[in-house]
Amino acid sequence: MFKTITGIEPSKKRVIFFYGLLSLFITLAIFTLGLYFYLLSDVSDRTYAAKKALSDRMNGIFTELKQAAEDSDLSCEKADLTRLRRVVFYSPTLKEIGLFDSDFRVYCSNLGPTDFKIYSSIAARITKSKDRKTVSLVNSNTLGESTFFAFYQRADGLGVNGLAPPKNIAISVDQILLPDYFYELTIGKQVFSSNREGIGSDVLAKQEESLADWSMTLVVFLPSSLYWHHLWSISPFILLSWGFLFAVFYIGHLVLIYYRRSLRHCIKRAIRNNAMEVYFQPIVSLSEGGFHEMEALIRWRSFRHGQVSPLVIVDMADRLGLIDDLTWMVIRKVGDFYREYPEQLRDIKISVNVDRHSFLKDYFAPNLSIILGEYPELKGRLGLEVTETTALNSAELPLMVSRFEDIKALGIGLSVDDFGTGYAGLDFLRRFPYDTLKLDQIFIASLKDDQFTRQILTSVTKLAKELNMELVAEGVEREDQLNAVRELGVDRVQGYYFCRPLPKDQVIAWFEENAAN
Ligand SMILES: Nc1nc2c(ncn2[C@@H]2O[C@@H]3COP(=O)(O)O[C@H]4[C@@H](O)[C@H](n5cnc6c(=O)[nH]c(N)nc65)O[C@@H]4COP(=O)(O)O[C@H]3[C@H]2O)c(=O)[nH]1
Repeated sequence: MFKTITGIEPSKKRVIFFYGLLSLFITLAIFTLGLYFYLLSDVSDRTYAAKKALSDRMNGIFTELKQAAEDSDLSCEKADLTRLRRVVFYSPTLKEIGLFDSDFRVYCSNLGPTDFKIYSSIAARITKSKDRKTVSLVNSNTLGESTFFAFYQRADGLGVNGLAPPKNIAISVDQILLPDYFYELTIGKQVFSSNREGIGSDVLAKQEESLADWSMTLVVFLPSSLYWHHLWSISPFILLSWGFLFAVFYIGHLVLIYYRRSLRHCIKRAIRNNAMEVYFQPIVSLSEGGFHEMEALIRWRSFRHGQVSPLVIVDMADRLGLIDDLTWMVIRKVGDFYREYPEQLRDIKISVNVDRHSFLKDYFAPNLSIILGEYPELKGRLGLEVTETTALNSAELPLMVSRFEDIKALGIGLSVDDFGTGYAGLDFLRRFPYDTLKLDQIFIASLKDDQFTRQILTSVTKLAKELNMELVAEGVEREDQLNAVRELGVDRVQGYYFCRPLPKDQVIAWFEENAAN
């Protein structure tokens, strides 16, 4: 099967090209978008982590300042200097610390007594702030370069300021964001720490976080060079995934084709699409020398599987849960046949095969009645041949009798098919006599030569007469079999000897030809 599928070169090339392109497109879409969203989420997470680290560092600084303020007074004695020096010595961040009074005059630092005024703008910010805390970026008196300052003032006016190189503050941000992302950290409008000059490519996205308590803003940039760098580094995975996805698509394609071409799927589709045919085999009456009955038999030639045996169709339909759909299809086709040849089929009864278990279903008789409504031509002419593939249990037996009564009430004849080889029990015949008994062809084949078979069929013939049932001998192929059947007293005969099952137009032609003879 695979050989035939893959053997068609041009379509195989097209399929490979199509799935190759599709899998490439999907792989690229997944990886490029996936990487983009991954980096977006990463930059967002790391910006948030950097903000948190920065916030922790600022809280640490203010805890130190607060402690120093608690321990200080307005003097700048040796003990005071020692205390301030100790704070600086143990501080992870601060390089210098000073004390100021309620006039914002710095009177003491860890370097010794001093005297200068804090900028009035900073003093105003301290006063206005919620906890009398603020930060600033100004030139240091001692260092002379842009320096980070933190200020804290007690309620009684004594304040502490700490000084640190901006790098010391930004180190926690560096640890989290570098070397992948570029960032800019500002206090108010002043840039405090930045490496954005080094981006050197387009910015794919940026993330902003603000630390309102400290008037700080952290902006993190995702450079497109980082994106391309990552994309390049995962290119082996992209290639592998492309190959894998292509294999999945291609194998899936083969499996799908295999399934679509499988008998099971074709039968399902044919039943659903009403795409099967029905052949008809006449049943001849020996005494009258004519024919008034036919059996409808399913026929189906699959494009891929050739002629499929009716037994295989029925078995598969049963397993697919479509056996009733098959029955409705055949009955409707019989109805169409009557409609097409109303004259020729005026006196002809046609029987359709139905598995006995279908009768047990609640909906069977009501559905049948609906179809009879659709096809009034079937009334009084449709017969059902009950194929007895399984035995009935004691609970099913009375139910079946009542179902049969419902069917008979619709004017439908019932015959038991393959009598002698199926499960048609004598008990059931006693409770519910069928209209017709069809003797299985296996008996007819050995009737002439086998004494035992003859004895059985003689008894069955007697039983049928006593129960007022018609008898049909199936599978009569030769004249000697016909004579043996006639000797037995069976009047109606079906078999290749007279006619094989034929399509509708041919069976009509056969009728016309044989009626003329
Ligand atoms: N060797 C030989 N065979 C003869 C002769 N005369 C008739 N036959 C074959 O014997 C079978 C008679 O049908 P069946 O016993 O109901 O047996 C049927 C019936 O049980 C089932 N079947 C056929 N069509 C349907 C259907 O529409 N629905 C259901 N449920 N079963 C069906 O498939 C079985 C086989 O059907 P077919 O292959 O059409 O086989 C038919 C028919 O072609 C003969 O002289 N010699």
